[in-house]
Amino acid sequence: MPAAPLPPDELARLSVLDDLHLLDTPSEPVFDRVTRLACRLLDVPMALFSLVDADRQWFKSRVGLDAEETPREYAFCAHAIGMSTPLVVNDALLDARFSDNPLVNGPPNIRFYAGVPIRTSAGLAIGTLCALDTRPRVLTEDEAQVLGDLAAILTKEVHYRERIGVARDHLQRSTEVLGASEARFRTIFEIASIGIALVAPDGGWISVNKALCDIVGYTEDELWGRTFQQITHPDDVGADVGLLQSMGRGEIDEYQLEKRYIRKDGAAVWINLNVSPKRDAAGAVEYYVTVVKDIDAQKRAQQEIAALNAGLERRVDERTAELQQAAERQRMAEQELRVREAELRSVIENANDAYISLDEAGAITAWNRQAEETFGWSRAEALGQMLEELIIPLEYRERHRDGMQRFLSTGVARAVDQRLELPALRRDGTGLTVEVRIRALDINGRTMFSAFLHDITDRKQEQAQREYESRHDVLTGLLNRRALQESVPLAQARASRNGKTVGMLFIDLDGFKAVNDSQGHEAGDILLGVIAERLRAGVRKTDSVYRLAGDEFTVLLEDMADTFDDAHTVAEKLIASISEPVELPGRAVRVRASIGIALDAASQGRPAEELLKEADQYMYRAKKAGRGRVCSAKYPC
Ligand SMILES: Nc1nc2c(ncn2[C@@H]2O[C@H](COP(=O)(O)OP(=O)(O)OP(=O)(O)O)[C@@H](O)[C@H]2O)c(=O)[nH]1
Repeated sequence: MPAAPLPPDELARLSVLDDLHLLDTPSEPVFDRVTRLACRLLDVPMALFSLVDADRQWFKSRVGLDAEETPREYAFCAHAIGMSTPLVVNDALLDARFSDNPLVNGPPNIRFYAGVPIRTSAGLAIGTLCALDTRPRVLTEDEAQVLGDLAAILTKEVHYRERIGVARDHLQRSTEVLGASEARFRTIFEIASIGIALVAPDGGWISVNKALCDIVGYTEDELWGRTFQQITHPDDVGADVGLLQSMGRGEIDEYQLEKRYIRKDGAAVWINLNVSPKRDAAGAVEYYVTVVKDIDAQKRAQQEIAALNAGLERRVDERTAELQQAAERQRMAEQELRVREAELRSVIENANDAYISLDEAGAITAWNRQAEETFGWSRAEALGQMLEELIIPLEYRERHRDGMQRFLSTGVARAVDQRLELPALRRDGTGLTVEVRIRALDINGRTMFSAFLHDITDRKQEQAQREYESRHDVLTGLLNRRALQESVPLAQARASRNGKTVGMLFIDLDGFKAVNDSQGHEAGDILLGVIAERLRAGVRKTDSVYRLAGDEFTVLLEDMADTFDDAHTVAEKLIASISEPVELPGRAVRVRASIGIALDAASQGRPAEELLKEADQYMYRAKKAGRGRVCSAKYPC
């Protein structure tokens, strides 16, 4: 008995057979009606809706047969499904394929078989509708037609079952997916770390998860009695409701918003809100799915950062402004400094004083125009030279060096910050006196000396002249009365040291007026000059001669023994000298003199005026006594 060959699409065929869920299922009227009709219309005792499984044939519907299934190897249908046309076996005993088939040779003793394959919508033959008889017979054309029509009914039902199966599979998968999705949603809803809620269109809370409760500080029960508007910060309600209304009108599909809830404890908490609608089949919003993320820490951090940034920027702005102001002040100061420097240079350059500056070593670093004029060295020649070699007299150079060194090591020196009069040298070697003011400056840790020097040579000479004139008689060049008053105490001091005596001669010419009157005043002047010279010549160098006024003279005798006799001797000698003829223009004249003497005996230190008065009195006595003589306390005339 040759086995039926397996169809080329056997695996797909078995798979679709399995998917149809017909195998091993209870009988169904829709199939049984067809097999019953087949029996009646074809007048056969057996009709089957046979399904060819992997190793059996199973009868979904059977008429006239007790067995539910038979092995595939015996199955006529196994042959029929491999054919493109119905399989008709008129007498199985005569067909080599079935003649030894147990179903032919034994119950149900099949002799006749007519089977039409039942194919799926994809053309896969899952089984047959077959009519069987225990007698050989021939299938007429009409019978074949009827069998084909009945098979078409089964085929249609199978196709219908296919669609049902596909739909069921889809449904099952959808259900599974939905179930999984629902489970996932539930899980996420409950354990999510972000808040999730279902919110009614009026804003009431339908369902909230724990995370949302934690964010707002209300329990689920407490939230049910409230709307989202009630726990939203008043400033943020408008934006949220506005967006919700836009979404309700279908203008937007979903929205995100950063806003604040007011927690149960009254504190505001920043959240990020994501709202999307759940619509019914008609498109109306059933509820809103709201996802709430707590961004309070993030927001506060942002605010703190913003505040910090604002503070930082403000400080940067302030600092920048300060720096700009400082820079402006510095620019102004530098400008001022430049102006002042220019002024200073101009002042120094045009100063009437010589300006010289020195470095620590004493080398010249500045030398103005007046310095050039005063000392004769040009600026180019002077700069870099040692000051001492240029203008300081040889004998003062060591003092200058010592002074600088002392100042550098101790900060003190006689010459610094003083107004001094010092000798100096010009380029031509001539000397001059300069008034010097020296300043020491600390410039970046190094000492710089600057000095103004003024040539006071003329002034000194004028001063000397004034001093001379104040102590001398202009006409004769002798010392005057003032000089006498200054000289007496000094002479007394010297005499006291030496154990000597000071004597004073008061000399008044005799007959001078007559010369004046006869020869004229100029002649009188000449006479006075000659007499003065004779008096000077007539005394020792240590003695001094004074003209008091008119024809009155005084001689201060120093280094004398304490006797009137010595003074008389000098006085007599002077009278003799005075009495010598004096050559005047025109003719010679002769005058004499009367002299009074006073002694500061035993170095008493008598005042000059007192001595003068006494000498004057004795001179007066000499006049009275006849002129041309000497009188004193010892020789009163
Ligand atoms: N030429 C001249 N005459 C002077 C100067 N000072 C005073 N006399 C005059 O000197 C005279 C001094 O007078 P007296 O002392 O009386 O002259 P005397 O003729 O010497 O008289 P006795 O002193 O009394 O002996 C006056 O005529 C003054 O005018 C002077 O500087 N030059």
